Amino acid sequence: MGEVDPAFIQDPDHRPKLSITEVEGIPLIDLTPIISPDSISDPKAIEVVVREIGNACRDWGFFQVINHGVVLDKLRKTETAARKFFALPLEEKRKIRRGEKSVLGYYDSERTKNVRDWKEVFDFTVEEPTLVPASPDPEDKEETEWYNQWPEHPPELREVCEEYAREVEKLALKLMGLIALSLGLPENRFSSYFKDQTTSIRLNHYPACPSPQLALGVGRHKDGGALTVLAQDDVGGLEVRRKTDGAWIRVKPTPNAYIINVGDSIQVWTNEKYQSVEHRVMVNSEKERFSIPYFLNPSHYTIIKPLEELINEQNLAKYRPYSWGKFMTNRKLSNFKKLNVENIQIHHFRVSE
Ligand SMILES: O=C(O)CCC(=O)C(=O)O
Ligand SMILES: [Fe+2]
Repeated sequence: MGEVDPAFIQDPDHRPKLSITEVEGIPLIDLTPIISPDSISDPKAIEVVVREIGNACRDWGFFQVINHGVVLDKLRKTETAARKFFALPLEEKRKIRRGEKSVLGYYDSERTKNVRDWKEVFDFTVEEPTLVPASPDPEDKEETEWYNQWPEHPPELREVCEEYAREVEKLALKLMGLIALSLGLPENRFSSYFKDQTTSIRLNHYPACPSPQLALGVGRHKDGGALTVLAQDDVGGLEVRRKTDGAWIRVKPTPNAYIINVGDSIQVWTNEKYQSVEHRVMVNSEKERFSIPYFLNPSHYTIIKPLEELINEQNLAKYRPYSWGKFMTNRKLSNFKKLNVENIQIHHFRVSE
């Protein structure tokens, strides 16, 4: 990527401010009482963590966790292999380029809201193959399978990624349990949705950009799935829309922490008690940046709708049920068409008040 091509230039309203104020923004939650094998689980300490998570989901839709139990050596190995992969010549990376038929692998021309992102990515799914609908058409009942495309170099990429995925999965499912508890529901309330999960992991590389005031690494968006567990390096650039005033708040890198955010599916399940929040990534004229989001996603046949236990006469369901698989394939395929319309969003299923 050289000088900034017009395809990358954000509308003036959405351009980032380079003078950022780094506030101690999103909550930092210590998971020691949940994870630590030697602390005999102290119900009081667990209750405190559950309350902190509930408050963070309600007030921010974002939080960071430390002492989360993920073996960090597995993350480091994945980061190292990712750097090696992105350093390869473009022709080499494009051998496993994602396309309309094979939606996983390498990609360097993703758009968010029709503006190109200043990044290149490598996507893989955690369950292989991943069972998905063959098309976004609601009438089409056919299913298909997604397979990963692994590069020849670096040869260890596949193994380190697969191990890392199994490691983060434990944290992601644990967090779903804590979120269920914070809603007054049984810890396993969400478990059945992840039986044939469509979870994926993305390796993100944001090269240094000559015009960081014009472009974004990822334009403003919300994550569509259940929960995102994000590892970022020490460069920084992620910004989160603060719910209280709509200001963009930089998420300061915290060593060894994960950033967690609520996805659209949780917004619908909780009937908006917990809302997914817009975020975006700023780029930097000097430093490249790497990040690794783990997108915990339900099985494709999950019908997403407000949980029965959380709705009543005073709090009617705010969403009509929709199929996760159809929603996801619709999003994936819109990447291959230069659409002048917004891609599918949960507000399309919102019941008007
Ligand atoms: O790189 C980051 O910090 C966040 C990336 C992100 O929001 C995404 O890939 O959905
Ligand atoms: Fe995101």
